[in-house]
Amino acid sequence: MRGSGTVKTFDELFAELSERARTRPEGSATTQALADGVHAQGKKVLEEAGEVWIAAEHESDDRLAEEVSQLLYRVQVLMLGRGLSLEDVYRHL
Ligand SMILES: N=c1c2ncn([C@@H]3O[C@H](COP(=O)(O)OP(=O)(O)OP(=O)(O)O)[C@@H](O)[C@H]3O)c2ncn1[C@@H]1O[C@H](COP(=O)(O)O)[C@@H](O)[C@H]1O
Repeated sequence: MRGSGTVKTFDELFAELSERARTRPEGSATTQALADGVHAQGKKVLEEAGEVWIAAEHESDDRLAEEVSQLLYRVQVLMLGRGLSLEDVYRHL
């Protein structure tokens, strides 16, 4: 989540991003990230994972939580980029 105090769950974010994938609205970060393709999406996952690691070792709980939220976002974009559903993933948990 970016900032603003409203709480959103993992599943709610995925539903929102799925809608972005379906409608591809202009000006949406997700529309752009999906257009960038799986290679770029994978690089973002790795980049955010690195930021999570650094935050975990050196930064505040709040900064860590923010980086984790960005990682979750990037993982969801990658899932949508490859056409995976939540169920595809959850059945392995
Ligand atoms: N949760 C996110 C989210 N997290 C990260 N990002 C994107 O990722 C960018 C930051 O990633 P960068 O790789 O630029 O990160 P960075 O360079 O390390 O920058 P910072 O970490 O300093 O921000 C943000 O500017 C957004 O474009 C997100 N973009 C969208 N969402 C949510 O996704 C939903 C749909 O958003 P739209 O597609 O924009 O409508 C909304 O609920 C949004 O809140």
